[in-house]
Amino acid sequence: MATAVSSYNDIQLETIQEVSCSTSCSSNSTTSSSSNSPTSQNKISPGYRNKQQQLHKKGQKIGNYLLGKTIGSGTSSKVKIGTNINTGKQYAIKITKPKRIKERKEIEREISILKRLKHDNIIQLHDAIYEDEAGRICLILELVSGGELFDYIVARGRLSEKEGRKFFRQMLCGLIYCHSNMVCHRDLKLENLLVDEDGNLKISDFGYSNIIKPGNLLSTFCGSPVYAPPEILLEKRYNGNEVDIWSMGVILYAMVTGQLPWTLTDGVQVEGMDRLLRGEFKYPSHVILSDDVKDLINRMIVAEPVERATLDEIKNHVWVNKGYDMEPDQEYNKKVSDRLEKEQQQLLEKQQAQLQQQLNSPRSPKPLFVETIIGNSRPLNQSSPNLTIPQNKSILNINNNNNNNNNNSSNINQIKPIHFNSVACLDEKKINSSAPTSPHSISPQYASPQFISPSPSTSTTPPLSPLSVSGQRSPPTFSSNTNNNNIPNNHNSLSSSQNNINTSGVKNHHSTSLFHNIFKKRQSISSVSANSSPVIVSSNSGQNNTLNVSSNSINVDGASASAPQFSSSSSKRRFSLEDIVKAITIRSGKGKNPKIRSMKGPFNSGTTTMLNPIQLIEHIEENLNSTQISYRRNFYVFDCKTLCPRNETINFEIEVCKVNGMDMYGIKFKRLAGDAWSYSSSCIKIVESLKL
Ligand SMILES: Nc1ncnc2c1ncn2[C@@H]1O[C@H](COP(=O)(O)OP(=O)(O)OP(=O)(O)O)[C@@H](O)[C@H]1O
Repeated sequence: MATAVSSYNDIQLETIQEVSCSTSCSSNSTTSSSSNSPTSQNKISPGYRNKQQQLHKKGQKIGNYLLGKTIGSGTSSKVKIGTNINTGKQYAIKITKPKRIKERKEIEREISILKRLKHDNIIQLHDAIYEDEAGRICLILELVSGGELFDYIVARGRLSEKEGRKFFRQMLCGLIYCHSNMVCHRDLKLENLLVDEDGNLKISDFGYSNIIKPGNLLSTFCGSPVYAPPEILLEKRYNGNEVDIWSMGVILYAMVTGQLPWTLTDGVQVEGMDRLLRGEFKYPSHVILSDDVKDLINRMIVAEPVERATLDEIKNHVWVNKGYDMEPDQEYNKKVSDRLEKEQQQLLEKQQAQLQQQLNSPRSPKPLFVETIIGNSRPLNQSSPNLTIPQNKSILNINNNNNNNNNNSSNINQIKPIHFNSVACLDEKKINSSAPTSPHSISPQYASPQFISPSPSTSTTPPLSPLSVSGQRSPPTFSSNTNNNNIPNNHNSLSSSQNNINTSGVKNHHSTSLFHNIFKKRQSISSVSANSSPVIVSSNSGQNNTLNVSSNSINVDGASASAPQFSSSSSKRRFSLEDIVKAITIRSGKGKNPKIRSMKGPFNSGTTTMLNPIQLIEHIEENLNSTQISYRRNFYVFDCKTLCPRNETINFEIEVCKVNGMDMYGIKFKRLAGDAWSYSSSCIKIVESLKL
């Protein structure tokens, strides 16, 4: 059984035994404390249960998650949006079907490693599921809505140094945290850096990550050749940290130039491999870069691993800190500690208000130890420099059900102390401080509000399956000093309203800036019906036009105003399956014309237009019809497929959306599957032919 990690700095290796799920766990193997509740399960009607089983069989449901559209795929997995049927909250569900024990072990290692990482710049694992019948293993991950950093760069051609610095600092923070927790990633590349809707970077895909044991070198070939250092390509034994530094150098190069330091032929072979092995590369002449950024890249892309810059050197580098007051990890620590302090303050204020209410109520018993919480040494709204609730301080909880008994001695029995670990409370907003609980019931911090048991006697915490994550994590320990390794981030996941699956624009990795000369705006295009139904169009290439478009495809967040809004805070409400299916249907654009998505982000002159959406859709259709690209349109989203030179299928979306804050429309691209750089070339061609 997977054992809980005692603290986020605990680097002991956990062992996860092979699990053979029994039938009972396979049909409902989700073990998240936030997603399962025996009590609520018991209330499910037979009809509801049948429907769930049917969905299960059809593969549209895994555990307690209703599967939606595919948002990405890798060599070994498919990633879909999953809606928790109890909470309505959405996640990214990475589904893998390991065929060999080795693959299974790799996934288990990914789960094990992700479990111990908790950082704003690292994808958060919420839970894991074994699906016995289908042999699938699913990772329930926080949903990152902005797409890959790759899409972002493709859309802009390249990033300015300032913007690149922001992302680089965030990547660096995540990596400093990983390495200090003895985890090396080994597959850092633009496709594995996701961007959330606030433009923050998250390192994802820990499928090749491993634990660094001092003195032990690694030997497995990992990652993509064009991001891999010579020692990996030469199959030498290597130190995982140094591998990550090389990959960061390649990523920084790609961010600021819009291309890779070495060209890939056929998407896999590196052209000029000998130069790569020597660490030799050139900067494109058309891109003007500062000496500082070049110096940093030159310090990271160094053939000899021991001569490569260390993380310390990188975080102190002048380019990294230009325009910032603090080094990246210091800034991160400060941000987290400010956030925790703010949350603590809010919690205290809430408790104070509740107590005040109790005191003012004539029917309530007088709390005995109010001072324990309120104290008399300082006002509540003034937090101490350290976290203000001393560890293990008893905080009283007043039992509202008491009668008018003001007798202190008799009330003592009715007053239940909650032993707060200050951080445990601060780290999780969801704690219901008014709910009576036992000193042991610290686990609610990892439960959704509705599953925090109202009292110890009615606790219905479900048993955890072997791979359960969320129910088992020990409360993080936190010290307010600046050691980032001790500082966990907030446990927040994206709320359901934050599901903008960002698509993006286009750009060629080899090209000079391809967008800058595309200014001509098309003026008049005949309009088409706004209510066009989804269409499948065959390309004139004659290639197979049967597209496997996910039934729940398209607008995740483009719901009309009338679409049901899921909210994890609606703790009392249990969503019916029908509610969820309806919401997804509306969001997917089926049955009702959805609202066009308004997006900020990577637009430029080549991907925006004064055409109205209907004209733009028609214009895109006209253009796609004259290419080798097969597509299927569902309202504003084109699900496209084409073959790259290696005959590999590339699957991507083009979405018509409104440019946030402007009276303009634009197109966004998102890669769904296939080689990233071939996808990039296809996008370039589309943008060139659209001439927006
Ligand atoms: N949490 C997430 N939120 C949103 N999208 C995600 C998330 N995780 C993965 N994706 C999307 O799915 C794609 C594939 O995921 P991932 O890289 O983890 O799969 P993989 O099979 O390990 O890939 P690889 O081919 O690199 O081994 C990502 O590139 C990304 O676009």
